[in-house]
Order: sequence, then C-alpha cells, then structure tokens
Amino acid sequence: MAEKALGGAGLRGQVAGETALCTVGQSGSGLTYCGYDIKELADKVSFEEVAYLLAHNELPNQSQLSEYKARLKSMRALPQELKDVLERIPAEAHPMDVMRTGCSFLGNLETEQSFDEADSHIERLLAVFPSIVLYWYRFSHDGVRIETETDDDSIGAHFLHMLHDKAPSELHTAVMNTSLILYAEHEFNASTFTARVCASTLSDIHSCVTGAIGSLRGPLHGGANEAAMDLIENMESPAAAEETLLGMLARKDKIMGFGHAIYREFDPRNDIIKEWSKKLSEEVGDSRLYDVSVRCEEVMWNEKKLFPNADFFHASAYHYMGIPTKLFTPIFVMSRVSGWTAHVKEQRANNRIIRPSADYTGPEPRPVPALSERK
Ligand SMILES: CC(=O)SCCNC(=O)CCNC(=O)[C@H](O)C(C)(C)COP(=O)(O)OP(=O)(O)OC[C@H]1O[C@@H](n2cnc3c(N)ncnc32)[C@H](O)[C@@H]1OP(=O)(O)O
Ligand SMILES: O=C([O-])CC(=O)C(=O)O
Repeated sequence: MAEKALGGAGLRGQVAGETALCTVGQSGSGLTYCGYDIKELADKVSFEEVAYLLAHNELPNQSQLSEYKARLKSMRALPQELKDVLERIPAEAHPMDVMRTGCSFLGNLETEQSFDEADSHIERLLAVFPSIVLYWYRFSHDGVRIETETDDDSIGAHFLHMLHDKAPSELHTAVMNTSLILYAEHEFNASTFTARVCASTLSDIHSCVTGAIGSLRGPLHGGANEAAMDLIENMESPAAAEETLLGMLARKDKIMGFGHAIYREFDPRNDIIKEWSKKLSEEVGDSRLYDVSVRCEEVMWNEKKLFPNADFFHASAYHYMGIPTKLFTPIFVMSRVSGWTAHVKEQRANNRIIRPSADYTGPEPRPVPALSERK
C-alpha cells in the first residue's frame, strides 16, 4: 500500500502513543486486530470473539466464549431509571444523542468505582447499547415498551430482533456479525483518541465512552454511513448517480463515505461489506442502491482517485436489512465500544496524561482596558 503524505494539520502522521491492539494501513490487507487480519476475522469468527480478543488480547477458547456470551446475554436488561430517562427523549432526537445520554446516565447508576471493575463494565456496555437505542426508538416511534432480554445468541441478532419484532434470518445475522467485526477497532481514529485522552486523566469508563460517542457522531467520522445513505437514496440509476457526483465534485462538495485519513488506495473493509451488500440486493430483488453505489465508486476513483471507506457500502447493506438510516451510526457504537474500551485499558496500563502543545497565533501581550474604554 502506498504511503500517505503526512504532516500538517490534524496531528496527521504524528505518533501520539503506542498500541498493541491494531495496525491500520500496514501489514497484510492493511488492517489487523491483535495481529489477526481483518479478512480472516470477518470470514472465520463471530463479533463476540473479536470483542473478547480486544478485551483480553487473545481469542477465546470454546469454554471462554460460551461463558462470555452467556454473561453478555444476561446483561441486556435496562434499569427502570434508565427506561424512564429514555422515555422522555423525543422521537426527533438523534439516536447518537440517545446513545450518549444512555451511556452517561448509566454511569450514574452503575459507576465504575475502581479500574479493577473495568471488564465487567465493558461487558455491560457491549450488552446494553442495543437495548438502549432500541428501547428509545421503539417507544418514541411505535409507542411500545419492548422486552430487551431476548434469547438471541449474538449482539447483531439481538439488535435486529428488537427492531423488527422477530428473530432475523441467517443472512441478516451473518451480515450484522461481519459489520460489527469491521467496525470494532481502528487504532487512533478520532473517537478512540477521544476515549484515550479522557482515560489519560484517570477518568471513569462511562466518561471515556460518552466522549467517544460524541466524536463518532460527526459526518467526517462514523456519521458518514448515514450521510452516504442520504446521498444515494435519491439516485434513481447509475447514470443519475454519475451526473449527481460530477456536479458535486465540480462544486467541490465533500462526498461522504469516500476518502480516509490513513489509507491511500483502498479501505480493506470496503470489499467485505460491498460483497454483503450485493448478496442483500439479490435477496431483496432490487439492485438499484447497490448499482448506484458501484457507479459512485467508479466515478470517485476515475475523477479523484478517492475510494469508498468502511461506511459507504454499509449504507446500502443496512438499508436492505430494513434498518432506518438514523440507526446506522448507533450500530457503529455497538461495535466500536469494544475498541474504545480496549484502548482505555491500554492507556490506563501505561498512562501519562495526554497534553500536547499549541503554536500560539494570538495577539502580543497587552494591558486590559477599562470597561468604559472598550469599543
Ligand atoms: C469509519 C470512518 O470514520 S471512515 C471516514 C468517514 N468519513 C467520510 O467518509 C467523510 C468524507 N471523507 C472525508 O471528509 C475525508 O476523506 C476524511 C475526513 C475521511 C479524511 O480527511 P483528510 O485526511 O483530511 O483527507 P485527505 O488529506 O486524504 O484529503 C485529500 C484531498 O482530497 C479531498 N477529499 C478527501 N475526501 C474527500 C471526499 N470524501 N470528497 C471530496 N473530496 C475529498 C480533500 O478535500 C483534500 O483536498 P484538498 O487537498 O484540495 O484540500
Ligand atoms: O481511522 C479513522 O480515521 C477512521 C476509521 O476508518 C475508523 O475509525 O474506523
């Protein structure tokens, strides 16, 4: 993979710490979690195995996995106080704000009293995020109080079950599993770095994750999967997609779901989710969104040498599974909490408060004028 030109704003190219969790843009296909290539993980394991890997730095054996999944399953219930708060959040709210509030409020009820408790809080957050977002979504949109303690074996199936009121198909369960694996971890991206900065002050885990959710929400980061859906949903055909994109590029608009801060030629997660999007389009019997997405990919490469990142084909894949657009980025949270919290533990284990310097560009020293003298 070609090296990206580094330097300049955004701390680009500056090493801001060490990690043993992930490499981005380096060996193999360009992305590894604890030494395992993303393609092999996506092919061979479940998201729960990846979450365990990130928490404990090794894949679980069969009994560790069974116990881990049983623990996650047993932690899906919401405290009544949290349900009361979720019921007060309006339907017009953005679900990322609901996730942020849900996480922060849980931190009041189940405060991390000591760093020794981190693992159980991490498992609780993994288990409870789907319950938080869908309890609010179904209450505010459908007027129902859903049961969040489903018997589904995986986090992905649990999410789809609560959303659609029925256990998902094998295909949809498999797509959710892959999607959660692809989103789990990505080194020092903006939201993870937020979590690490917060952890470096020796703050609690709910504060670290709440801050990270805020960073992920923006359209330049996790919010791009929703922005990509807004872009493609009105494209009636590949030809219309091409015309729209050429117009946007001529106006120097940013095309959400394309480009990356580290990768230069491709994002290794793209081919994987793209393949699932194609399979889903065949299942639904409607390839419009997939076809326009492929044309967008071609146009962006030909015109700008920009490629789809992990978010772009997630838009069509999630849409084909009947997931409302505004729930796209919360799924990213359900997954990335595994990476964020692994980084929090790593930061705590070898901590120095993160406090960079700034180049000063303000006025020279000057006296404070009296209020009556100010213009
Ligand atoms: C899971 C994730 O979070 S992946 C990222 C999701 N975010 C998006 O999809 C949002 C759209 N993409 C972007 O805004 C950017 O590509 C980012 C934020 C991901 C990376 O930003 P940077 O590292 O600053 O981008 P980079 O240095 O590669 O940009 C090079 C040039 O390409 C342009 N460019 C980059 N991405 C895009 C895009 N999506 N559409 C149009 N132009 C773009 C930049 O404006 C820049 O042009 P300039 O030199 O004339 O200013
Ligand atoms: O690494 C980044 O800058 C953004 C990204 O792809 C991710 O967080 O998954």
